[in-house]
Amino acid sequence: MYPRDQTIFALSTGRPPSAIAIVRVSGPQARAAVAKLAGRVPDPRVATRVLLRDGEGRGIDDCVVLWFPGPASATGEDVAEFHIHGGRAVQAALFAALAQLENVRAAEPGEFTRRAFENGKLDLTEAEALDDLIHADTDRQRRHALRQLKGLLGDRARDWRVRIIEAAALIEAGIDFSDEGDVPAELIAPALDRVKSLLAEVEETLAGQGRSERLRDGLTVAIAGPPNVGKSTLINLLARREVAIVSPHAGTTRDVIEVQLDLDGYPVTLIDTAGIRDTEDPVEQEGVRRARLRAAEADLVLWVRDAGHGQGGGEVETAGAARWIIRNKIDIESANGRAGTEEENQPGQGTEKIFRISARQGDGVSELVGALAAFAQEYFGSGEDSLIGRERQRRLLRETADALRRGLAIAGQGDELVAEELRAASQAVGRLLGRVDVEDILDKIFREFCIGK
Ligand SMILES: Nc1nc2c(ncn2[C@@H]2O[C@H](COP(=O)(O)OP(=O)(O)OP(=O)(O)O)[C@@H](O)[C@H]2O)c(=O)[nH]1
Ligand SMILES: [K+]
Ligand SMILES: [Mg+2]
Repeated sequence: MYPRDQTIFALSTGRPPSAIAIVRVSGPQARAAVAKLAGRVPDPRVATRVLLRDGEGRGIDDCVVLWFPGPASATGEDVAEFHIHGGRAVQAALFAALAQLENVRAAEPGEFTRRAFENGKLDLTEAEALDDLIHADTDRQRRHALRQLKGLLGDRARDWRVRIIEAAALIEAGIDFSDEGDVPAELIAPALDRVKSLLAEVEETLAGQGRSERLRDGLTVAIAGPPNVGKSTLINLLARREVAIVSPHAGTTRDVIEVQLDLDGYPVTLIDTAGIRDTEDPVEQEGVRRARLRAAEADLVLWVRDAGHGQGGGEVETAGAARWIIRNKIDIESANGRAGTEEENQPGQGTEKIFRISARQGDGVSELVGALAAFAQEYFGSGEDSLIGRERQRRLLRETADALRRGLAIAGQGDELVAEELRAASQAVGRLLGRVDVEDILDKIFREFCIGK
């Protein structure tokens, strides 16, 4: 962790230039920084117009300053906000003037949130929700993060932690008072009852929703298939812009092309890949290698084929992911009066669906988009009342449930062992809240946050 006695500053708004930019300062030197640069310290929480000057008395900017004395501030420390004009040179001049002050330095990513966390302003699940809210691209991501930010999971976890510790205390008290080391049944039974209802609640939270934590990363859909079947034409159509080059030459696409789609509020990364075939061209070989790699990692592969030809060829591994067959260019097919053989229209092994489209003319594409949205809904789960925001949280809840279950299973075989499992359960819940974590785990979590956050 970075020294807490130092005062940190960072740009908290987007990249310059912008109309206004907010530079935040937090720490024991925040007051001195405002006094030095603005010439005075404004009343707390009152937007005050000042002329900022650097150490040599030269003007930096005509701006608005807000002064939030700790602990009633975002980080719990003394905080100042400079609302400056959002030009690069203005920001650079303010940064230079701040950095000149003793014990004042630029913040590391996530350091403001880290300090807020250390000062008890939010627990780890709320800090994570804050980060997710900042990174939300789609409406569903935003709503999910906002629900998380209410701290519902944290509230529940705090309650569980207290109750687990109480149950453990009951058992430990019994152990202390019994001569033979065996706790009398009348003491242990109520403790075990408590553990049973706790386990039921944790299990309910784990089971009660889809996999809404997946909303963070989104769903990856790869378009793959033999060369020239219209993969790039399809990605352009779905992205509604010309992201990929389309040409009648087989082997046009070499690099993996990615677009972010908002599909009914679900975040989807759609990728176009090189046509898969054996080739002598080393550049195209590399394209094919990347295509296979990305298709193998995707959650869903759209395997495009030319409806006019029965060609298969160049399969890819899909690692258990779903694979749909897209028979493209049905416009040519219908012009030739050909509707595909029975065999061509049957789903193959591991294939869920077959679509018949014309990427050039748009036929059948709305059905495909509808199916993709339905797939996304299934993949993410409805998540409307979801409490779990991240894989980390789900893992720790599972650990909690496992420890409680083990504790119940060994009841009667040694009360000391039961108490130990309860301690493990309370540790896992504590980690969920960030209460019992070692420094480096917290460092890792917070370092993924934005600078200025
Ligand atoms: N008639 C017809 N032509 C299509 C259709 N979709 C794509 N094409 C044409 O097929 C040719 C190949 O299209 P691309 O989108 O470049 O195909 P690709 O699969 O990305 O090709 P590679 O990147 O080379 O593997 C182009 O001439 C497209 O205009 C379609 O639905 N109907
Ligand atoms: K092509
Ligand atoms: Mg292409």
